[in-house]
Amino acid sequence: MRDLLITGAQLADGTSADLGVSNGHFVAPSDVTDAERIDADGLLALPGLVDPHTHLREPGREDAETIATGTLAAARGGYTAVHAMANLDPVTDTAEAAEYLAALAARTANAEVIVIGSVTKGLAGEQLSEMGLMNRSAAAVRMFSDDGRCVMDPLVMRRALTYAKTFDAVIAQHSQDTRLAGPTACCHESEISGRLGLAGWPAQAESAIIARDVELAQLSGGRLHVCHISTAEGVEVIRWAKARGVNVTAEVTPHHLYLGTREVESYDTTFKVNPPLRTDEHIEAVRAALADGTIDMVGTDHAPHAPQDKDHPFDIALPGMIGLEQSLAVVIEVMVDAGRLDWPGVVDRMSAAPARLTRLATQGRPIAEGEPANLVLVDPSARAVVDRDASASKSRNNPYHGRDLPDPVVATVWAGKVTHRR
Ligand SMILES: NC(=O)N[C@@H](CC(=O)O)C(=O)O
Ligand SMILES: [Zn+2]
Ligand SMILES: [Zn+2]
Repeated sequence: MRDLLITGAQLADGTSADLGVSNGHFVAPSDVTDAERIDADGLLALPGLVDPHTHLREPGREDAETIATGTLAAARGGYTAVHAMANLDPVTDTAEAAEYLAALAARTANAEVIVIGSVTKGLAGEQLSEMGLMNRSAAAVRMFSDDGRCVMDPLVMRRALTYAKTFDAVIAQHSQDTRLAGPTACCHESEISGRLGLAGWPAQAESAIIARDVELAQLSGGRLHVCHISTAEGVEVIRWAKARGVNVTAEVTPHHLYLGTREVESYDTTFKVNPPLRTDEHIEAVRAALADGTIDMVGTDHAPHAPQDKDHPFDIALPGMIGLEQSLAVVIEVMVDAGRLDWPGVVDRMSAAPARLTRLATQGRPIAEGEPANLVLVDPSARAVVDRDASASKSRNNPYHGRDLPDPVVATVWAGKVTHRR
């Protein structure tokens, strides 16, 4: 691995610096030898982004995504670490499965892969998975989630929070009360769902579960993370819980920050996702909450799907959309350019906060000599029209296709190695 010399970059705090990289760490520029040069004049250098919520589909659905392609999409999006969700085939519910995934990632990944274990065996919602063994395994699992499914049974959720607490792990919940909507619910319950003849999820299907879970977090003293929060009601519950000192964090996806229920009018199943895209009042609520820190971080919920799982009537197509490559673009568009978040704020919401979630030692760190060399070089003013066929992902369910958006990621460096450069 060659040394790097990155010249003229501006850091998030506004200061300028030349950065040397050697042996995976930042060093003084004078300490590099035979370095590959990157001219970063006019560019921002931010710590590598960390995604708390990625679906990599390997093992099980390598036709939709692999660890190699998903983490290449991550690198193109400025990410140096992703947390790999457990709804794989086989489900990551044993120490062996967690170690297998970690070993596979060590061979093929273009970013650090942090293994998430499931909360329950087979995501069935009944018996706890081998949480303790997964934690003690070589994969050192510190986050558990049945994401894709909500842990509906409150006693199971209470036990998971209580047990995880003993080894400082966090339970990440897909907050969606399936009993508050019919089995065919597939979009936000609203005037539009009525007009389109689609069964809807009310906002309260989300906020009711969040309310229950923050009470269980309080009761157990465990750590709760709320995945992909999408409603004004959900945000209000988080605000209330934090004011009471409950140990809770929340994430919002780029698509819930940017896209709305109106996209569904085309019946294009690219826009089918859980939780569903919402109306303007909800979009405004999640933007405001990300700005004021009520929502702690951005999580992409990158959910690749093959055409044969999307080319169906809206109510039976699989939910999910990809997001790793355009996540920073969306945050720049709706938060930074709108004056709602400054660059230190972006670093916190997209790197430091998600790294704290699972206590990562080498990610979400400042750009400084001696620190691990994880960074993204950003051109904040570049723009481009998104082309889904230019994606590193194996899947094409890109909801930003054809839109004019920021195109910020010039280069990504993970552990001293250039994983993307345009
Ligand atoms: N978000 C989605 O609509 N789908 C996700 C699962 C999930 O995050 O709930 C998937 O795995 O496809
Ligand atoms: Zn989910
Ligand atoms: Zn997900």
